[in-house]
Amino acid sequence: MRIGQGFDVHAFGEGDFVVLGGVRVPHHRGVVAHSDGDVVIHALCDAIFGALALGDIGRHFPPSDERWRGADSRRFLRHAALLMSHHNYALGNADVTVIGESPKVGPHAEAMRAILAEDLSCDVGRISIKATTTEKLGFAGRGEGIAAQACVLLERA
Ligand SMILES: Nc1ccn([C@@H]2O[C@H](COP(=O)(O)O)[C@@H](O)[C@H]2O)c(=O)n1
Ligand SMILES: C[C@@]1(CO)OP(=O)(O)OP(=O)(O)OC[C@H]1O
Repeated sequence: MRIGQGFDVHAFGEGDFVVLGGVRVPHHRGVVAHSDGDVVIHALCDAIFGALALGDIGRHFPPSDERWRGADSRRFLRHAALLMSHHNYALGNADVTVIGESPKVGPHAEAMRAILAEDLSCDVGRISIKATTTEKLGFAGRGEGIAAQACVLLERA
């Protein structure tokens, strides 16, 4: 078994939606990012790369590479899933927490779980999505951005 954890932050900027776990969620602000800025998937990718000791998302998808400008982060997750299977591991479970005052994640959590399970080729029961505010404290509390942290357990395939 292998364990991994990941964390990602994006600042809010221009726009009227954010992408979280592959779901386009309406919001009064967008995010500043090279890709689509999906903090859920970026944290999850880093957790998987970490469990495999394969570096981080920036090593696999450098922010200096124009190919990833505006990219759908699901591409990154499917790549992480491929590496997992190449190393003879399968996802045991993943637990993700979104940290921010808004948008509210609860109404979109099931759609996110379904997308993540599809890209990771696993049962949806292995994917958990949670959310918390920071009680108005810090950058997330001031509504300056959004964060996510993820933990994964990988099992031998
Ligand atoms: N972006 C968020 C933040 C929170 N939630 C849900 O609200 C509950 C209460 O949050 P507290 O920070 O006040 O504990 C939390 O447990 C989530 O169910 C959310 O959906 N989206
Ligand atoms: C995802 C990548 C892709 O170029 O860029 P960003 O969308 O800015 O996201 P970040 O979480 O900063 O991770 C770095 C990059 O790998």
